[in-house]
Amino acid sequence: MFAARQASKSVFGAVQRRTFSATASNATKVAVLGAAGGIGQPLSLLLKLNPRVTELALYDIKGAPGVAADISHINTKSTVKGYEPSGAGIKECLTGAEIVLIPAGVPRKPGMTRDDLFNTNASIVRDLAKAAADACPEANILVIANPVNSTVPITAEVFKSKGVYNPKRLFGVTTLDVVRASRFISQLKSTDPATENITVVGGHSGATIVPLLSQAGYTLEGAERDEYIKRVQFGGDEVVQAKGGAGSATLSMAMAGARFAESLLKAAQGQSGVVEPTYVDSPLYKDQGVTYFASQVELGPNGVEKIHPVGEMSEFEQGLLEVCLKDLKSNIEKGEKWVKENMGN
Ligand SMILES: NC(=O)c1ccc[n+]([C@@H]2O[C@H](COP(=O)([O-])OP(=O)(O)OC[C@H]3O[C@@H](n4cnc5c(N)ncnc54)[C@H](O)[C@@H]3O)[C@@H](O)[C@H]2O)c1
Ligand SMILES: O=C(O)C[C@H](O)C(=O)O
Repeated sequence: MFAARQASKSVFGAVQRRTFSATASNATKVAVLGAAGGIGQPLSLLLKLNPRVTELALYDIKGAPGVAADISHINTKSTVKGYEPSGAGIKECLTGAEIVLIPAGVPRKPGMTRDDLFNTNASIVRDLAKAAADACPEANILVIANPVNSTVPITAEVFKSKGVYNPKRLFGVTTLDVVRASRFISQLKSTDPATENITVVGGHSGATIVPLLSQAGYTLEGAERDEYIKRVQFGGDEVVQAKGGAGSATLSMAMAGARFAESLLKAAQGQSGVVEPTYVDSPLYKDQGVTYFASQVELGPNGVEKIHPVGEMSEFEQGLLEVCLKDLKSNIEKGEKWVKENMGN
């Protein structure tokens, strides 16, 4: 299912400009923190199906050993182990990990913004980042927990405080925005969604999510354009409403997280030209005080290989970007301020 292919797209639709013969022979440990949750379980399942993963380490404050036992019966070669705070705990889970995915944290309920999760999730992400900085400082850290615009800067500050920050190894996972933007345009234009790959830049909440349809050669006008933009920017709310208090997107997010992890693994195992949009420590708008930004990023064996500029935009998209940058700056500053005042021991 996830075997290396000589095609221009991965099974998840990530762009690969050139493909070399990647192998699945490297030993690769992947850790999932929050593995018993709504995202954590299907994400762990998809990682178990990925032949590039040789060891799967699943951690949660509760339930991870059960999830691990269940997944371990799947007839693929990787080993699976579940970890709880007691026993071997998070240190053993993280030691030797090449990729650490963090979906731990509370999800939204109807009426909440992602920023409303800040008070609970900031400390969860801070503590998990501390554990990762101690146990696997060179791992690629993939932050899924919301609000991503703030939890990524929090993670960076924790790594900086321990003297092990490597901006090339920290990623806010914004893949779901690209998945949605691609699916929604395919519905409007009656195209094959697998062939769509809409660039989405900015951050991961409301107005900070900026789809660049013009780069894919599409022009929408009037109400159709406004509805499309709203759907991409507030696609998460659509799921939150539909689940009626039982959480937010989990299954589509698991697919998006697995796609991003797969892209990183391909790049780590020697495939060149793997490009994914992701929220990283970025020079693109630093002069405006926006220190993290999602754009197309080429991945390599060292994580971030090259941050692509945003590129050509329509005047309308330029307007969206201006609003995005303002919101993003305050989300980043909020995370940095909070973690500096609440670093703890
Ligand atoms: N980046 C994105 O595109 C995206 C998409 C969907 C959801 N999310 C976010 O992902 C997060 C998780 O969503 P979910 O639906 O899986 O929630 P969930 O409540 O179903 O699962 C969260 C899991 O985290 C665990 N957990 C809590 N604190 C922990 C800790 N300190 N250490 C380890 N595990 C801990 C819980 O026990 C639970 O199993 C939310 O913050 C949500 O907003 C992000
Ligand atoms: O909407 C949410 O709160 C979850 C996630 O960020 C999403 O985009 O689905």
